[in-house]
Amino acid sequence: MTPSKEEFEARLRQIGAERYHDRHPFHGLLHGGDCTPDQVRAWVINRYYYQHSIPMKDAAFMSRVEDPDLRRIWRSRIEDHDGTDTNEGGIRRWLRLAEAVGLDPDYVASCEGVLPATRFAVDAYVRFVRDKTLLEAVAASLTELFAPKIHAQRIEGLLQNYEFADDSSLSYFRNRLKEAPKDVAFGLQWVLDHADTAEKQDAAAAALIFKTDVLWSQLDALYGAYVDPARIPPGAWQPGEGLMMQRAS
Ligand SMILES: O=C(O)c1cc(C(=O)O)c2c(n1)C(=O)C(=O)c1cc(C(=O)O)[nH]c1-2
Repeated sequence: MTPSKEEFEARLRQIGAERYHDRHPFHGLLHGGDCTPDQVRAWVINRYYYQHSIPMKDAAFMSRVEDPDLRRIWRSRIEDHDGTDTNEGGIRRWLRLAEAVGLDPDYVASCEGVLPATRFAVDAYVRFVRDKTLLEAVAASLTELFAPKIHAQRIEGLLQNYEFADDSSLSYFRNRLKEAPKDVAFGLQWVLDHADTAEKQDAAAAALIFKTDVLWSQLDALYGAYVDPARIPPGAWQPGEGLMMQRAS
């Protein structure tokens, strides 16, 4: 028998409770004010790679959707990140954060210095959405169910603990608090409606687990490279590179 929608939703939420990256020790350091300026910079550089790939992931998704109604709803995700005539968009906001922590935004936008494991994980997410069923692709986006909590914690923790934090540098996260709930309410309902067999529920749950792994492994890579054992892989960002002041000199 197929578990009810309520049971299935509880299963998805349990995956978040156990595996979402709010539990990762790097976030404990970041939000608690225990990251050095270079560790914050490393996070901003690597996380940019995720941000810049999200609209490509959503475009890959839309390229496979035949239903215009679904495409119309989905396209606001791309606009949220890429911007519109009246909205600067998440990517620009992220680069404002980059500047606030002393990085040259052009360096960050070049994606040079991104950790190899960040690339592998994020590229795997884009490929997953391109290649798997639409149900699995939408289910993978449902980590966003758990994101508003971590964004609120991050705004509070960064404001308390770091001088660079202010309304301008943190505007990315404030905007996501407004944008994410509509996406996730739609995505959740869509997955609950379309996962109408036990097999489809299993596939959707596996997709969500895959996505929590994508997020977790990015932070593992960051922790290993810049916190402990602080072993930076060849070609990845070295502290001192890509700073704002290097532009003027
Ligand atoms: O800061 C975070 O922890 C976090 C997590 C996630 C997520 O759960 O995938 C997203 C975001 N932020 C985010 O800002 C964002 O735009 C976003 C889009 C997506 C997605 O899978 O389509 N996830 C996330």
